[in-house]
Parts: sequence; C-alpha cells; structure tokens
Amino acid sequence: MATSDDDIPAQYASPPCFMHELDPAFRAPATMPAEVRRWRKAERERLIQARLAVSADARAAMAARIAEGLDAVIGDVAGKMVSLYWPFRGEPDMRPWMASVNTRGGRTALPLVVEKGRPLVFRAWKTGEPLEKGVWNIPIPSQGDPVLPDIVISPVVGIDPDNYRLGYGGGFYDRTLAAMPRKPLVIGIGYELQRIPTIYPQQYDIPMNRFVSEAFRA
Ligand SMILES: Nc1nc2c(c(=O)[nH]1)N(C=O)[C@@H](CNc1ccc(C(=O)N[C@@H](CCC(=O)O)C(=O)O)cc1)CN2
Ligand SMILES: Nc1ncnc2c1ncn2[C@@H]1O[C@H](COP(=O)(O)OP(=O)(O)OP(=O)(O)O)[C@@H](O)[C@H]1O
Repeated sequence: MATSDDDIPAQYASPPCFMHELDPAFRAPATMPAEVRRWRKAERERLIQARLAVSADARAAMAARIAEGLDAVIGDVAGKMVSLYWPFRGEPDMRPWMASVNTRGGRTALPLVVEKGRPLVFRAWKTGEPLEKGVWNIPIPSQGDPVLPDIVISPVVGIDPDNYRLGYGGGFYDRTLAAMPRKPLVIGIGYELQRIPTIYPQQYDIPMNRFVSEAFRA
C-alpha cells in the first residue's frame, strides 16, 4: 500500500508538452520516433538497391506497362494537368508517356524543390523545353509559372497495402499534398518489388489514391 510519497513513482504534474492545456487546438509538431526513422532509412537503401539491381532493359519494359496502367486509370488526358518527375536512382522513366500526354491534349509539369522543409512547386514543362539543375542535381524547368496539377504521379521507394508511400525522406510529397488548395488525384507508381507490408505511417503521411506497377490489370 502506498502510504508515503516515497513509494509513488515520481511524476510530472503535466506531460512534458503542456501546450494543449493553454490551447486545446494545439497539436504537437510532426516528429517521427527514432526507431521508425532508422527503419525507414534502412528500408529506403534496401529498396533502392533492389531496384537498381534490375537491368535497365527490364526497367524500361516495366515502365511501358506502368504507362498502360496509367492510361487505364486516368482515361482521357485531354485538358488535364499531370505532374511527373525527372527519373533518377532507377525510378520508372515515364518521359515517353509524358510526351504522349502532350500529344493527346494534356499538359505536364515537373516538381521542384524550392527549399528543404517546404512544399514542392510544380512548373509546366514538356519535351524540348529548357531545363537547369536543381537541388540534388535533379533537372528542373528553367522558367514558367507555378501550376496546380489535376493529377500527381509520385514515384515511390516503397508502398504498403494501404497505399502509404515511402519516398526519399524529404517529406516533400506529404507537405505538398497537405498544402494544395484542391486535392489532386494522386497516383503512386513503381515496381512490384517495392511492395512492403507497412511503412509505419505517421500522422503527416498522406496515402496515394492508387498504386500502379508493371502488374497492373485494368
Ligand atoms: N525523380 C524525382 N524527382 C523528385 C522527387 C522524387 O521522389 N523523384 N521528389 C520527391 O520528393 C523531390 C526531391 N526529393 C528528394 C528528397 C530527398 C533526397 C535525398 O537525397 N535525401 C537525402 C537524405 C534525406 C534524409 O534521409 O534526411 C539522401 O538520400 O542523401 C533527394 C530528393 C522532387 N523531385
Ligand atoms: N505536412 C508536413 N508538415 C511538416 N513536416 C512534414 C510534413 N510531412 C512530412 N514532414 C516531415 O518530413 C520528414 C520526412 O518524411 P517522410 O519520411 O515521410 O519522407 P518521404 O515521404 O519518404 O519523402 P519524399 O516525399 O520527399 O520522397 C519527416 O521528418 C516529417 O516530420
């Protein structure tokens, strides 16, 4: 029986973060448990290596299947603004499909990192227009006003059964989607080998509406 203070484990009067007592609407900032952060880092490295171990020819064949899957999911692209990406580290190269969107009366855009910790900005771009080197040497459109895509195609490093995406660890897509005034259709793309049982979703992770891989069947 606890008869004296000495028997009761020491406790703080308030939890260490007491902002919610001052402002009931306050939510703790997005932080990730250290073990999840470590796990994600290791899993990213494993998945990127696994993807790079596939031959360039096999990756190109899978990208062609992904393009068919995107057409099946999206249907008519005319009048749509679709954001894609400049491929690196073995991501599916969708540049041929990007050109075909423009041929069919759609428009396309590329993301650019304005600053680490800030949302991405999308700039209209199509084959042949000038590019320059952005952060991490990723090519970005040299000019053009920001656009708001109707459809965001997001390359995944890993994807789980609830369509939560593991990316390169910058939090860019989560921040960007959270900040967009109109919710676009968000399609994660990647290879079957990138499926994982869970990404340990955190409060700020936003799931993809769809995931399209080389195994997609309409
Ligand atoms: N092709 C392509 N372009 C894209 C993205 C993408 O996923 N694919 N992005 C999608 O967001 C943005 C770039 N995001 C990136 C985020 C992090 C790193 C990176 O190299 N990060 C560090 C580690 C970061 C950390 O773990 O804290 C590294 O790997 O050394 C690269 C690009 C915009 N452009
Ligand atoms: N909406 C947000 N607001 C503030 N911080 C965020 C938001 N979304 C993510 N973050 C921060 O970004 C960091 C990286 O997130 P995460 O591991 O999910 O990146 P990722 O989805 O793999 O990367 P990327 O989208 O750049 O490919 C996390 O530490 C998280 O705190």
